[in-house]
Amino acid sequence: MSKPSSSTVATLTQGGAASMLLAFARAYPGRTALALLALIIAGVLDGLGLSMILGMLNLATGTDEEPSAPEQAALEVVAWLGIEPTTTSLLTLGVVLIAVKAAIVLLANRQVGYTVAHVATDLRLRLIRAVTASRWRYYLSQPVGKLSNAVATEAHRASEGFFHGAVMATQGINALIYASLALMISLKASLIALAFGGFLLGLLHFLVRTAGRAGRDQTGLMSSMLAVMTDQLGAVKPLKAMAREEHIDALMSSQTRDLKTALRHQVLSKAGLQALQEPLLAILVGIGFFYFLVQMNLPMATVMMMIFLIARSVNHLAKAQRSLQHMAISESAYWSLRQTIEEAEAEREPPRGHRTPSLEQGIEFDHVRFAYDREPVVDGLSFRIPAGQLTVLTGPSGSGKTTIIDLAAGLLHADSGRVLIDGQPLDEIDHRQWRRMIGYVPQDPLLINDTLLRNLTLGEDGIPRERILAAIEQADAGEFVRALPDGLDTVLGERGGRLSGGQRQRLAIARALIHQPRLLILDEATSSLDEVAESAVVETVQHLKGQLTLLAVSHDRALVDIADQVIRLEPASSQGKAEAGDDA
Ligand SMILES: Nc1ncnc2c1ncn2[C@@H]1O[C@H](COP(=O)(O)OP(=O)(O)OP(=O)(O)O)[C@@H](O)[C@H]1O
Repeated sequence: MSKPSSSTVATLTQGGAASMLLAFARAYPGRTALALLALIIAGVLDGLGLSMILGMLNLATGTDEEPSAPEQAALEVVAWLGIEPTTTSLLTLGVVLIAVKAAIVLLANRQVGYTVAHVATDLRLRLIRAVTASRWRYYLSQPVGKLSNAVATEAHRASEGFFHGAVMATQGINALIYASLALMISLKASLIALAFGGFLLGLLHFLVRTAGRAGRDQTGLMSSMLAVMTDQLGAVKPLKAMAREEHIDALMSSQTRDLKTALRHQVLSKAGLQALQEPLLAILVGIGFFYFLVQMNLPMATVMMMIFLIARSVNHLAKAQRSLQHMAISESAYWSLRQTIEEAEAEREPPRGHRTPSLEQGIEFDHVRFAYDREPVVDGLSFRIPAGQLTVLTGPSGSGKTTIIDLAAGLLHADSGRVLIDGQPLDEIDHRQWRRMIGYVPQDPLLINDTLLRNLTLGEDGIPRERILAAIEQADAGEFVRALPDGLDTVLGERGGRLSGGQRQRLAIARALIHQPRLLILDEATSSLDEVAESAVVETVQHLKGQLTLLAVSHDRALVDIADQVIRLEPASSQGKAEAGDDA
């Protein structure tokens, strides 16, 4: 996929910047209202401060003209405060009001800053929760890169959308205040000038639309590019080993090229808007001067004040337009992220079953059929995993070993036939309770660059220390853990790099045992280990035999040798006869 498909773009455009702002305002009503209120108060103070300074200028120049409406309002406020209207008092008050306005804007921006951080964090958490709570089959179908992109770049760009929305509101309020002051001085002249200014800015609106389109392209391209890139980087070893790494970008070249074009369009339209706004404003000022002075015969002092106020107002409008352009760029990221979240939420795994599980007798597959697509992976498969014993599932690649594990854990569901736990259909058993009875050890256990303790508990607080130590002993990891410089508080390094493969796998077993499972699943747990590490893990499994039910997927001869039962799977075409044999 080199470009976002037209249907994706169509769904993404339907939101629009205004709906995005509305969605943010609905999600954070208190914060939005507070920030807006602060900005309005700041705008009013700014207008009043400015009117005081204008009044002071008129006093200082000793003009005998009638004070304009804003000056009149400023003088009334001064009188209401019981202060003598002198140049000093008006200047001081004007400066104080403008300083107070600056402080209020700072506070409002602080609010906006907090909200921006909230927007990004909330969207990220919502996505992560929705994806991890989704059905397993849906999860499997999601490219990891697309999700990482959503969490990293789309959430950030969406929060930028909120930020630019807030800046747009600030600029809009400022424009309104200056426009109101101008309207109070001369209604007709101001209306004409503001309409002309608005018209000039409207001419540039095509640059906002161009930027929006480029933003949408960026959103779609980033998503597909990161999906490809994550797969590529995950499989970089063969490319390096065959000295073909320089070709890695060939697979992404069309996306990179299109992304470059999209970014160029964004930068050009941003620079274009800024560059064209300036001369248009100069034209407005020039024409305004001529019109007010020659055509409308307004006094020079009024013209100066009007030009000042209208230029300020239109300048703020121009800034608001630039914020709108930024929002148009980030808007698609927000809609794309929301779409991903809503899709994942719609795929939420429903609570299944109500019966309390037990594992005293065993797990039974009774004529199970399951297909991911059309062709079944397992078909009419029947076998039994007796409780308290070690069962090894073996068979050629693609014969369905992992699928069987997923069916036993209730992550996948049989199309027909039944999976029974102690004689009860798994569909009737509370799935979360059942999974909480399972310990799972994958082929490549994920170890994080954190302490051993956090690696074992995966951040879950409140697990008693004795239980952790017991699990470590059970997994035969006690000896090397005691030899670590800081014991449980030792930091393991990136991907547990300070540990040998066997040690890492024993820790993975300890991690699974901490929750005192009734069923321990070892999914190719020895496959990537060397001989020494492998026999260490097999020894651990040997020690665990009889303590709980063990289900291992393995081709490992040593594990097959110690199994109570070995189930040899055949490809689906010849299934129904999964061959079960006693200790091989
Ligand atoms: N998410 C999926 N979507 C579609 N097909 C899938 C999916 N996962 C697995 N398959 C297919 O189902 C079949 C069984 O896969 P499974 O991973 O269960 O086999 P396996 O015996 O564990 O293989 P291996 O030993 O290579 O890990 C394979 O043909 C595989 O291509």
